[in-house]
Amino acid sequence: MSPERIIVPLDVASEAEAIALLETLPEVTFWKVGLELFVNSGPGILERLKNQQKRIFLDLKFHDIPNTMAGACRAVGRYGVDLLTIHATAGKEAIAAAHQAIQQGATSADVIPAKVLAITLLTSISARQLAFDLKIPLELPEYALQMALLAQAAGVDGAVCSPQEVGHLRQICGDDFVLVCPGVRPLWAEGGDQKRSLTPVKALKAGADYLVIGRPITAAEDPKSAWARICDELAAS
Ligand SMILES: O=C(O)c1cc(=O)[nH]c(=O)n1[C@@H]1O[C@H](COP(=O)(O)O)[C@@H](O)[C@H]1O
Repeated sequence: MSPERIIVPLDVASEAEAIALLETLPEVTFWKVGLELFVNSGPGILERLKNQQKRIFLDLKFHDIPNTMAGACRAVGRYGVDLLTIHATAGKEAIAAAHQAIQQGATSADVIPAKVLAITLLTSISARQLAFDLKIPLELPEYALQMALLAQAAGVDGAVCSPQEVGHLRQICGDDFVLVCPGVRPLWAEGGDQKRSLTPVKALKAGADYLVIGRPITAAEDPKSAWARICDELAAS
């Protein structure tokens, strides 16, 4: 299994720290820019990644009314990134508006449109929290599936789900729907705030196209050997 299917998040507070991570891990080809880095340092990091021929997952998790989603997505469309996240719970109209606006932004800047991925249910939410805090009466796997189907019906390219749901989503949503799994943990790594984890090998075997693996690599004492260890586990599977 190819290490190009692992996306590493630049979950740091400054561009300088992000650059240090890029220099530590030149083997990584797909990086995620999320809220922490983007809010702290703006879109400059995207140009730097593109100049290094890296692929970019811009994880801004938009969640708003259709008109606002469209405005923000038109701007993201111009960045020329590979993937963008929005929340499925924004609803069908907002999801469709986001998808359409990405195409418009990309066309105006003459770049390839980002694939839009809908968050089904954050991987930090447990079945208990879904029922008791969020008051959702569906079983968790069914809820994640319904959010993925809503996103698919609204026309987006894929979804973000936990590795525990990815097999079911793959079966129902088909092979062309891009499925990205965060909340992935090698057996030797700490779980942290992730509630619905599987190992990298199990997540890919279950049907994920891409895995997002952060702290097991970036917070390791030696990030380079943590990355190599994961790649070795994938190669041996
Ligand atoms: O969209 C995401 O990437 C995402 C969705 C989700 O449901 N859960 C989730 O953990 N993420 C992101 O995936 C990364 C996981 O990082 P680690 O828990 O350190 O591996 C973080 O950057 C999260 O923001």
